[in-house]
Amino acid sequence: MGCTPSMLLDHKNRRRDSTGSQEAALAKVAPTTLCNKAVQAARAPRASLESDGFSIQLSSKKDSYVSQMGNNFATQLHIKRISGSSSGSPGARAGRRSSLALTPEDEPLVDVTNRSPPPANIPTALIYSPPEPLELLCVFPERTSRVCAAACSAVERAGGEARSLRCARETLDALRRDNDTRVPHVIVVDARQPQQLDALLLARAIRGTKNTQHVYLIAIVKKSAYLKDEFGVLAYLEAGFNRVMVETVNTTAWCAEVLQARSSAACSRAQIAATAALAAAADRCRDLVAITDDQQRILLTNKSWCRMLGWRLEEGPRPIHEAAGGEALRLATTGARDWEAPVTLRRRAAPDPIMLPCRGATIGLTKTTSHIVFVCEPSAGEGDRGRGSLHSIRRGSLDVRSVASDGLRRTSLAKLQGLPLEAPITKVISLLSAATEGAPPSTVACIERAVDMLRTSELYSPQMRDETKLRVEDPIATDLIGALLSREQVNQNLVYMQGNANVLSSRRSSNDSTVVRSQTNRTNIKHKTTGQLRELLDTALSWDFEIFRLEDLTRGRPLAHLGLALMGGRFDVCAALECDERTLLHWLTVIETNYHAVNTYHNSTHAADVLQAVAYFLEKDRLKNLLEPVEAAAALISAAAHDIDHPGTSSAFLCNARHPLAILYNDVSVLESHHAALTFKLTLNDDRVNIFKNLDRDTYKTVRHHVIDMILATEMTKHFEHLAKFVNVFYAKSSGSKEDGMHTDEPLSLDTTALSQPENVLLVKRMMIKCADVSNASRPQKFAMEWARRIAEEYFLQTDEEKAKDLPVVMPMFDRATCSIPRSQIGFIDYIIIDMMEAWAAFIDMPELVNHARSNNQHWRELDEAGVTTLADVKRVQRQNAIQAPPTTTAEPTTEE
Ligand SMILES: Nc1ncnc2c1ncn2[C@@H]1O[C@@H]2COP(=O)(O)O[C@H]2[C@H]1O
Repeated sequence: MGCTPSMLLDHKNRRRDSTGSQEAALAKVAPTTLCNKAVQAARAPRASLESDGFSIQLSSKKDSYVSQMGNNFATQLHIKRISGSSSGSPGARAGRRSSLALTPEDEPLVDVTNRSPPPANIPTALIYSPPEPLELLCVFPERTSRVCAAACSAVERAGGEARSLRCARETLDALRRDNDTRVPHVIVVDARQPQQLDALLLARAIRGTKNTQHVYLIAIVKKSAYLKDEFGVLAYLEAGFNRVMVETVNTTAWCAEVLQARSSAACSRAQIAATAALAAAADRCRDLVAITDDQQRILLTNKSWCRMLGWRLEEGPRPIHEAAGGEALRLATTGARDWEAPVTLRRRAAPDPIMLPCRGATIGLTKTTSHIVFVCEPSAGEGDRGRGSLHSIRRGSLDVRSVASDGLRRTSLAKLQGLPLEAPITKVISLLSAATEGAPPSTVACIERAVDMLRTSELYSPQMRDETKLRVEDPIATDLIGALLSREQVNQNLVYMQGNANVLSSRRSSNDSTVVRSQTNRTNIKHKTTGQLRELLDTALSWDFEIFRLEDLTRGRPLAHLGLALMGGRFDVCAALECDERTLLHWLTVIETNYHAVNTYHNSTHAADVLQAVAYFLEKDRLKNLLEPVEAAAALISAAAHDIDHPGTSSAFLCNARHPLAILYNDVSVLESHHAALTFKLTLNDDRVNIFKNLDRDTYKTVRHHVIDMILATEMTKHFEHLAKFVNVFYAKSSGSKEDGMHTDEPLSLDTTALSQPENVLLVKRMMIKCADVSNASRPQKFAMEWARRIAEEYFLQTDEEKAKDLPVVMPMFDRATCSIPRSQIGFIDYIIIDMMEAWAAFIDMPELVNHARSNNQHWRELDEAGVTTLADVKRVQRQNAIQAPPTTTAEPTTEE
């Protein structure tokens, strides 16, 4: 709602008569408060209360007790021990100043709700106002008024300036015109002739004009009228006058009057400016601030509050409980002076409330509360910067001990905040927030929406734009895309699974199944190939490379052969890693051995296929010129190993089955973490396999970092995260966005200037392995079809196993009896492949990636229309197309003495 500081002041003014001056209030309240304090201290076991008598006096000195009472008292109160006898402390000496609760721990535990509010305190430095020449404006209808003349000459005598006007219109025009430059300190209005000038109406109009809260308004009345009605002044005060004065032509009296008025006006002007400054500070801080009156009606909120809770600036005062609840609110009603407790805040845009730690204080000139201040600390996820708030949330409302230790906590927080730590997103949010200043409301709304989105921790999590439509139109695609992209699948299934005990490992592998087949101690290693294989490997860098033929020719060992040809040959990984070819072959063999040949899709042929795609991409000019040999080596290593020991079931399956890997990796990136970890485990375990053994520490660290990063990037739940980052960095919009600023279909133009930054090169590498990983859908038709058949078979096997083991079915539509393979492919290409391949194809200049994907999509549509559905149907089509590779002679990489 963001109320103005004047709302606060108005509220304060309304209460002014009941509170009286600050000094008077202090004089009244201090003795009781301090006596209570003394009694409490005397009862407190560790308080070093020594006195048998206290004098309490107003003073500007400060002592430790005073500082315990809060800054407001610090300059005004001082307790002095005046008699010498000791009451309990043998070491106490006469004349020594008593000290109560010297340390926070010594503070007695008292009921916080019994504390009286501290006096309002605007720091004096803030309300300093430089002396200015007095400005007076007289409004007298009669040109020759002697009263007016006396007032004007008094002002001149006091070194000020006076103007006189004759009617309300002239006055208001002058005020509006001079609003920013020459607002008078004092306005004197002739209220003696209501038929000529309606003084009450004019006063109201003046108060309704901008920047006039601090103007001192004097009404001049006739003595007879003044004496006639003892409550007559009330009407003037109600209308906005500060003072009602009996007419006088005595210049000396006027002089005293205008000087007092100027001082009062200057003081209130300074207070308003100070309040505005504090409100501006609140607006610029990241905490959510709200100030209420004693009835908990909100008088002021800052921008963070409005932004996070979805309040609008123009909203009027509302009860705080519309937005907030919890312990903080309860404490606020009990009159606690200063508290810290959790608050629950309701956001208009979100169904779930958020719980934040809240620091609060009640403010008032006397025991009576005038304002309650709530400062809520956004957590890392909710606000711009995390500030260790969990601790305070857990702690709940504070007792006095924790209030005291809070000082220590704040000190360390202050230190933390002094550290040069700032996430880029924080900077972005600050920049955007700054851009709302003075922007038109529609822009502000747009930016605020964007900032709200940026504040979530799930920035790149995919959200299907039209899931319902997709689900209705194509449940198979929904099933597949949902399973690939959604992390929730597991949670939902876990809920569904409750009570379903003891379901263990997947059908074909477990962590323990990892086998490091020892290579023989033969030394001279040669790579033997048949003529056919040699010929085939010569085409290893073409996009229609016959991967399934390689699978046949090598009897299911395509990775070692292709790896040796590409990594050992074309890319000279051995030189980059300073290892020999024999180690590389050992490594390839071990890696290949740890793929499960029994998997229809996730076997070493898939690894070889991804390796081949990465090698193909690396040959493109954009990457050739970008990556260092060691980076290219890391990319090829990642591709070869990226699905090692894949069990043929998804991570969601493993989580649902409570597989040891899911337990080990806490259900997070289970398979990818395992692939990366196992790659290094196998590599480092055996020197004969260790392709990294000759790397220096730093290079090894770099390669390891790249390999892990690329393997983890193949996790499909992060698909949109990686894609969005890549597109955001390397593509610029050619024109303005649509009105809602959220989603456009405009053409994007490639912008590779960002490649100069290493973190952006990382995005390229991630995108490269991702595209390679699912490149099967962008291969020529016969390959795409075979891969589709294989992955469908693997999905069906998973469903079979889930049913057999009474596990939740991750993709219920992938049932071999009913699933339409063409439709699953159409969905996969539409929702996963096309956008990604378009972005990647333009980046590396490889249009065939998109062309193949589109033509495959079309082909699947035709098959769908032709009634092709099941695996048997697809196989029949494959046979008809005679795409299955003919049986061939076999070969394998060998070692020989
Ligand atoms: N042609 C395809 N049809 C359906 N899903 C596929 C296809 N190719 C790859 N995938 C899925 O995309 C995933 C990419 O990561 P994974 O290799 O772990 O597992 C892969 C499959 O689940």
